[in-house]
Amino acid sequence: MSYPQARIGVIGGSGLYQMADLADTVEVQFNTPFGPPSDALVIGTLAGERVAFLPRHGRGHRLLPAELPFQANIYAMKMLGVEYLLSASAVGSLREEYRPRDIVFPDQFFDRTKDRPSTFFGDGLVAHIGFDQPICTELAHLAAEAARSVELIGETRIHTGGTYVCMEGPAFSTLAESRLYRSWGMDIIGMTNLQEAKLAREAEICYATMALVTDYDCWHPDHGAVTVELIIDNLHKNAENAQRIVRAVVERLHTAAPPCTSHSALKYALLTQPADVPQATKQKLAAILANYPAYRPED
Ligand SMILES: CSC[C@H]1O[C@H](OP(=O)(O)O)[C@H](O)[C@@H]1O
Ligand SMILES: Nc1ncnc2[nH]cnc12
Repeated sequence: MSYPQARIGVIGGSGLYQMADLADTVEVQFNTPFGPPSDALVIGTLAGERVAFLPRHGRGHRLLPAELPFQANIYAMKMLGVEYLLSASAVGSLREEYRPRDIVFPDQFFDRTKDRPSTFFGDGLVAHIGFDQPICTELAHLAAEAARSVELIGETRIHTGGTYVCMEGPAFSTLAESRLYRSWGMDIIGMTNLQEAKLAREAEICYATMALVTDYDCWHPDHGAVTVELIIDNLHKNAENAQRIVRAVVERLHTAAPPCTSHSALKYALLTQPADVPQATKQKLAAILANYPAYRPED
């Protein structure tokens, strides 16, 4: 079966369930070897590029962070030929100077999730990708430059760098946890991006996060506890900025997509000898292993 192709993917988080700017759209309902993605993917044209959009929690926000089908979401992007993937996500700020409605392009993650699926491998094929730089530097840089180049509404400031703590949720942090993350030097907090980044790396997709600050979590003495109402209110105020930035990112990728080492992340990562890998595993991972002829399933 053949699918429409898109070189750029966007995963929208809380409050970002569609991309109004996409033209000539088609919807594809996938069933990947890892099950169905969060929702149908919408593929359309933006700034001359085909772009695939997926609402992470599904339209209507139906899925908890721990219920997200991370593997299926990334596998579907791979099936569409996506090479560059931008996540737009709501985050809490753990730093005074990252104010609600600012936008951060983080460069590190810290994992506080519990036992979520975060690899495509196993079932007879062992692989270990490098993940010391979990966010693709070139894409994050391009996206931050794009964000700085557009006219933004309000007093939104753009920040580069920082560590995104990925917590389990769905409850927000306790005050003790929030204070501890700050004492560890963490910068922003969310519940979704770490598994996506890991799986994107395994799928050799270049990945970066545009983190939309919606609140000060619960540590800030001058701000109350975080609520969904506050988050969605700030996200709605920033949704137009997010769309403008996505367009500018796509324009830049259309003109000059940066080379990225993620595109060859499996080159030295596959450990199991091809002859020892079960045929069923090769079949299951066919979209991810297409560049490695020895691991292709036999006809
Ligand atoms: C709606 S508040 C908490 C929720 O928002 C963030 O989601 P996303 O990363 O998809 O924008 C956070 O990670 C939580 O899932
Ligand atoms: N304070 C917070 N903690 C976790 N996830 C969030 N998403 C938005 N704000 C958040």
